[in-house]
Amino acid sequence: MVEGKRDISLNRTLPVTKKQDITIKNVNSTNITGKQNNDRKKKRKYKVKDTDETSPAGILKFEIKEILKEYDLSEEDISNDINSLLNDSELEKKYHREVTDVEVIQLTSNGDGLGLVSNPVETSKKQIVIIPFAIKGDIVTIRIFKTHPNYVESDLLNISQNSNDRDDSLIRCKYFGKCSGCQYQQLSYELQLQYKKETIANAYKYLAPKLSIPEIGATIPSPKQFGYRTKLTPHFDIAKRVPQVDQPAFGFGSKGKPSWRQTEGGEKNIVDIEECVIGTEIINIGLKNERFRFSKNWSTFKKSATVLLRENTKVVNIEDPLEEQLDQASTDTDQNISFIKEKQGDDSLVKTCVTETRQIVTEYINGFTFEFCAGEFFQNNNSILPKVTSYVCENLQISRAQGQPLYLVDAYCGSGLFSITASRGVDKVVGVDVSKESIKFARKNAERNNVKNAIFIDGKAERIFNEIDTPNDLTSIIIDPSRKGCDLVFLNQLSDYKPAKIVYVSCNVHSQARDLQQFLLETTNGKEYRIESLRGFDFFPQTHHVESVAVLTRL
Ligand SMILES: C[S@@+](CC[C@H](N)C(=O)[O-])C[C@H]1O[C@@H](n2cnc3c(N)ncnc32)[C@H](O)[C@@H]1O
Repeated sequence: MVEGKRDISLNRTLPVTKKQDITIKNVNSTNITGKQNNDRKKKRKYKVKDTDETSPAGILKFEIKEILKEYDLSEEDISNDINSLLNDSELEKKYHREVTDVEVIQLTSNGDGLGLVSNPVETSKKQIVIIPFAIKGDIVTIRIFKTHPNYVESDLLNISQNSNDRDDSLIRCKYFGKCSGCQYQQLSYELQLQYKKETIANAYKYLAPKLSIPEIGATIPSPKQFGYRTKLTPHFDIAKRVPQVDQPAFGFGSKGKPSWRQTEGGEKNIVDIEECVIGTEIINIGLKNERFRFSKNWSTFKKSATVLLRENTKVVNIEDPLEEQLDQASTDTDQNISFIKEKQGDDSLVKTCVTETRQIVTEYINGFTFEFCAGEFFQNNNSILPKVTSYVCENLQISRAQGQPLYLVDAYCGSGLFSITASRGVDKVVGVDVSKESIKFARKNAERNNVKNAIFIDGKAERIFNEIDTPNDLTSIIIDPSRKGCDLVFLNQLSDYKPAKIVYVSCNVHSQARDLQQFLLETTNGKEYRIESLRGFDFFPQTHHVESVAVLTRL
């Protein structure tokens, strides 16, 4: 358990400007003469904060511009008098109100509905409103509870008319519509995949408008659409200044205070959750165990905390007693380690749920075995990994004379997922990652999978270009950075090195689009490449997230 640390993987925040954006001057401050300033209230002022254009808040700005264009509105037409609102509680009551018959006109790439309503004070003006869990075509009742300079946030209270795309009978989780983890359970899986394709198209429209891109391929589905997540991080809050009297909720962040599904729970910031439908079976057993433990010891916690639940798979010898072969893991009420058995080919597998961040866990993918620290990065949907790794391997190939070697560089290699799964089709692999711990595991993983043609370097991705000795015309590169994408130093050095092929895998298609426009149009050799293919892989069914894979060929 990590006290005070939030893993936001299932707690995606709204694309909103944070509380700190509002400067509230201290009304009780002491002046230079030492006198208390109780009598004069300082005016509160909205402070604009810089946002990364590839973050949800940054993307919302592009989406708002699109709506202005489509509905022929100006920035002024949708502006809210935010500074007056901050200093006038009567005005605030007018702004923060219920509105009926709101038509949802769009779905954002963050998975929320967007609507247009009249400004409550200046009635000739409009407001753009974010409505989580509503989809394009729904007619809804909402409660607006927060105002920003050019949009407002709301809770979904009721759906008076369903969109043709909505099918609430598909919803499997009783907390869907309150928990911030999933956004798309009310959509068929085909529509989810279609929306993710649109997210990729929009990302390139917004962040790479000067690029010509190929037609985006159909999103590759996940073999498992529920019960796929091998890692969950439920959390709980402990009151800060007053003693915590009741047992706190144990689960995932709530998304506002919607009431459209009329289910219990979600009144607080955290929705108390007994089962998560996107988690794997053993992860849900771990959740039950850890909730039980928490019900007994919650009063010993002084701070809010996050609990790690990570699936661990082990090949066991069925002839020997199972209990003796199990590593430390989540235990049931009788203190026995919980496990489930599985058969894979001739192998007998046992799955457990690990809760210690430093513990080593194992995954099996396409006949390869990977070890890594439970708290370190590893892809969270193992059902789709065979498809992704095969796709990457195929697309790394370059046309070359018979007998000529092929080399591979895996920038941002983590514990070696792509380096190792692609190693059989190439002569040499060089992986690089900034995490020393991940590189240690990448080396171990190469050894345990009998991969002898891979070496791993710890350092920033661009370091690879100092060390690399393979001819660029026979080298392909995989790039798989974290959400923020690559920096310009790396992109310039990549361009100077000029590899034969590039496969860019990304969990944030917006930073991928920005990086590819920079690489193709602003680096020395970028113009010698074209994007050959672009498509999504659905690593996270029921959520708005999409993994985007772009393949670049040198002309
Ligand atoms: C999305 S993960 C991908 C890991 C691996 N490809 C996989 O699929 O398991 C991104 C990786 O980039 C690494 N990373 C982040 N910034 C980096 C940098 N500047 N240079 C090299 N690696 C970096 C992180 O440590 C992490 O392992």
